[in-house]
Amino acid sequence: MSLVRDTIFALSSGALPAGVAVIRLSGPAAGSALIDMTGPLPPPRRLVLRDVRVGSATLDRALIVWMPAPGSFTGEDTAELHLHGSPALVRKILGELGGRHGLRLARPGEFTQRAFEAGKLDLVAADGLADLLGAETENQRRLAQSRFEGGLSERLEGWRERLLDLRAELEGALDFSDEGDVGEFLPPDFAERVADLARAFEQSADTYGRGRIIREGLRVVIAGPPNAGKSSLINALARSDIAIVTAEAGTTRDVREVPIDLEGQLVVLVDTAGLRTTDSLAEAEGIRRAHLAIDTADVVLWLQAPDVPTDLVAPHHPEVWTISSKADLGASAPGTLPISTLNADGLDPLLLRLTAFLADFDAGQSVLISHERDRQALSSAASGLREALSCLDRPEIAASLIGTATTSLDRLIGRVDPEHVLDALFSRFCIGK
Ligand SMILES: Nc1nc2c(ncn2[C@@H]2O[C@H](COP(=O)(O)OP(=O)(O)OP(=O)(O)O)[C@@H](O)[C@H]2O)c(=O)[nH]1
Ligand SMILES: [K+]
Ligand SMILES: [Mg+2]
Repeated sequence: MSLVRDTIFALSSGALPAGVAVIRLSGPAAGSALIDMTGPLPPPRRLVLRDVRVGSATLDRALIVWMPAPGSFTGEDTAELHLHGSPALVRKILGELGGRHGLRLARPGEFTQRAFEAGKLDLVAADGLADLLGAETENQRRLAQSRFEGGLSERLEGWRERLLDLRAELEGALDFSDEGDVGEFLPPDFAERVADLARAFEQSADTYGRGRIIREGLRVVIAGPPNAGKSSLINALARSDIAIVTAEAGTTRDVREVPIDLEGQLVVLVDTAGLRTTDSLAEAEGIRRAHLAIDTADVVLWLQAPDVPTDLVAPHHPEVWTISSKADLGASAPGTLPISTLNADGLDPLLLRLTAFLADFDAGQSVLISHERDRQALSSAASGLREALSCLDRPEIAASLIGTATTSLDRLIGRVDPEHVLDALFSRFCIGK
């Protein structure tokens, strides 16, 4: 087995044809490959125009850039070819690179993985970068950018240092006392500082709900009896005919989702099957899925129509908005939002109410956590500290609990790593990043 690392390469820009296609190479053989194809290495980090040759054939005239280690994204020797964005040309050059000894096509996220391994970014920031690449709305972009730029990482590092201090103080006190009664050797505010930190972790873990809504979108599930006008409403809100509408009760069976951008915030509208008892197996399955959708909703729009009498009651859910649909057909119940998709009435007030609801989820408010992995790490660090507080009279145990809390943060940053976290994270990237 060779000890020399593979040099990886990939098309790092988007779909072809395009104006420009960027092929990126990273690893020890990046420089020699660049020399063979374009001549002597240009000065570092300067874009220069060169012929790109394979054997005796000149294939393109391209801008190239040479970024020697460690001053590159991956921390390795890196080269980029900014070619004309032709599918055939790119295929030819990728084929040529793949035929070279020590070079191979990069796996998804492998450039970022190398950057992580070189200490260029921690796991939290790498997650942020994946989020940034996938961001569709302004709020998602802001949340991802602050994560990528290290707001959360900085805070985690600060907490980690405070944990190390607390543990050192506890162990120092242990060395002084031979009876194990460390109380008098600890600073008077020791317990208070542990409690402060536990509270900070808990408060951050609590922001997960908001962070998740920004990252994954607010899930707005439209539910109600058959023929209440649910599919008509999703079509009207999404301004597209994504759901089938007919006068037949039980038209919708599948759960249908459509993302919309509401003032920079992602909202995922979900259409569901009308709720009723039925003999149809397919419809019953649709109804089962409708209940699951309601369970995972952030907001349930509960529709009632004047021409659909029903004894169904609104589902138990913290955020149910009752909507009187088909308001053109009759008077709506007090305290409900009247809408008519026939006249396009009431849609703007509904969107305004959603926008107001979402104002609480502004990404600029604070460093929010947005991944379940963050929430778990912070909650387990907090409970470790709470437990430590309850057993300060057994200082060895308390010290080891504080150590466990530190490990939770280390795992989140990626300082200690179960491989599966890495694999899951880097596979979120596309090839070429
Ligand atoms: N007058 C009037 N009719 C409406 C309105 N919205 C929907 N309808 C009609 O009501 C019927 C049922 O509409 P859908 O949107 O399919 O209702 P649904 O709740 O999705 O029905 P299922 O999928 O079967 O549960 C259709 O004939 C629609 O044209 C409205 O605002 N006014
Ligand atoms: K219907
Ligand atoms: Mg429907």
